[in-house]
Amino acid sequence: MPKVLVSDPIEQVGLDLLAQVAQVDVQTNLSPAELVAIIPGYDALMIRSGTRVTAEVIAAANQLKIIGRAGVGVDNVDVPAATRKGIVVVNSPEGNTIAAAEHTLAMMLSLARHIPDANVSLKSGAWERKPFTGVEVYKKALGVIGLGKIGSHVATVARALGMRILAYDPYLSIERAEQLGCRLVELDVLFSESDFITLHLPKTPETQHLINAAALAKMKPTCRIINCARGGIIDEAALAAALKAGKLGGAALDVFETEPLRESPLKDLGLETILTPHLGASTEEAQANVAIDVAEQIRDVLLGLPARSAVNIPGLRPDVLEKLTPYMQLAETLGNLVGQLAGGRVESLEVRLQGELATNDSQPIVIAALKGLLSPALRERVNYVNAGLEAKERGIRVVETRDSDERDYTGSLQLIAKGPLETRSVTGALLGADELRITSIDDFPINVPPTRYMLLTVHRDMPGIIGKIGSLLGSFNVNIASMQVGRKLVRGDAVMVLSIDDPLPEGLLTEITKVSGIRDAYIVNL
Ligand SMILES: NC(=O)C1=CN([C@@H]2O[C@H](COP(=O)(O)OP(=O)(O)OC[C@H]3O[C@@H](n4cnc5c(N)ncnc54)[C@H](O)[C@@H]3O)[C@@H](O)[C@H]2O)C=CC1
Ligand SMILES: O=C(O)C(=O)COP(=O)(O)O
Repeated sequence: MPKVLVSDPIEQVGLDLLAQVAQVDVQTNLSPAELVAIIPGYDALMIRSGTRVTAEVIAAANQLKIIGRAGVGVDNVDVPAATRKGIVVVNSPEGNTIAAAEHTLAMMLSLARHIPDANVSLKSGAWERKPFTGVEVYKKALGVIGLGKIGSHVATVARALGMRILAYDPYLSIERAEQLGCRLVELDVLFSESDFITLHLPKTPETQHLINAAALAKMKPTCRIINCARGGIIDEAALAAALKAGKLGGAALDVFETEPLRESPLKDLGLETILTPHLGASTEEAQANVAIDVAEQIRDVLLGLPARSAVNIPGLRPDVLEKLTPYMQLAETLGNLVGQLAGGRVESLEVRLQGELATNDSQPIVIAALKGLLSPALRERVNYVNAGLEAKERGIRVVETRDSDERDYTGSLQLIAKGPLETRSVTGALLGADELRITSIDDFPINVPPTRYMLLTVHRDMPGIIGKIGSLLGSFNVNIASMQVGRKLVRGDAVMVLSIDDPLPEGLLTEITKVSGIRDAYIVNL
């Protein structure tokens, strides 16, 4: 059974799902050194924001296939290092959207009405009202930085509260912003016109300290800022200084440059700050959503299936993925076959998508074909994550052609591998929903299902040759499961494809090539 390490608190429902296919070990609060020490034994790692998956952890993870982030942000994972090692990183892009948006809105209203401090005051025995006089959000301007999933839900609810929304998101179309009832503006306009500012963008090298002293200086002295995205997008020292100097109205922070937050000048401020310990995703609903979403993906990857929300391989909608999965299996099998026929020295791979395949997103098909092509050389080191990178590093050029005409099959795929000396090609299609068929080899028409062990010959089409091969295999005690011959011309060249039950014994291939009329023979293991 594969082993999954769960190193942050994850809802039981996700652990139960994983336990059906894997041994699940929950070990939270591991130190970085402890994680490096135990990771070599694991096939999968499931985390939240509490675990830092550094390059060092990834270097030690010699068995790891997948890192599952039960949440959105993967800034605690060294994704480039995982990609280089062929480890798929998945997250749950939507499971906690509502939770994070509602926490943001709660923070905004709490800031406006001083609810946390009023609560503490009352419970300590006082009945004070004047110090807790607040402001209304109605008719105020809310600046949303990052109008993605969380930002747009915040904007929608805030509009219902009667707020005007200014938004800054350089990757968003004006139409989408308009649909959401937001005015897209430049960052400086957002800084200077907003009464509240809320952050909903990822932390990247570009967004690090986006809110620094200079940005804070452009804001209204009454402006209140909310960060439920990531620590480090705000320069905390600059923020604390601005608040202390009365140059800013307030701040509500759920995330911090270093978590857990220990010593910080932010803790010494009064009414104007509200701090929560990274609670944005902490609702019962969100935790169940993300645990199930990520556990399902870990299970699928451990079973050899693609993941639906991988951050380091092309993402696909679940309905598209369902349709493409059999074609990806076909592409991988054909890639493997053509790679073995070409003998490894492939300089370019042409991927011809025909029929319904030509109208689909081709990237997963190309990646699956490259994975298959490289697998004879790289074995399990190559996967959907690193196949593109590995092919590029080997100088394999990929050419894609499309032909939407349907021929004998609804969709078919041809791979043409060019090497320095020769060009080999294979074609395949699906029979029904998911049965794979090899429909031609080097343009010789055949129709065979791929099997684990195959023997291929190129020979002259002449009487007796098939019988000779049959008896030769018999004399080596090799059982033939099926056999087919494809030819273009009577008595011209032909290919013979044999499915055999066991690996070919040593020496048999040499004997086969000695048979008169045989030009070439190949053992193919799929
Ligand atoms: N506090 C918490 O517990 C939680 C925090 N988060 C964090 O919230 C943030 C947003 O999450 P989602 O809305 O799900 O992500 P998303 O990917 O749907 O949206 C992010 C948006 O930010 C925009 N963006 C990227 N770079 C930008 C830049 N330089 N300036 C302005 N906009 C930029 C993107 O175009 C995108 O529209 C992430 O950082 C995520 O990690 C998410 C869930 C819970
Ligand atoms: O999903 C995210 O990006 C979050 O920040 C949630 O973090 P958590 O899983 O609660 O540690």
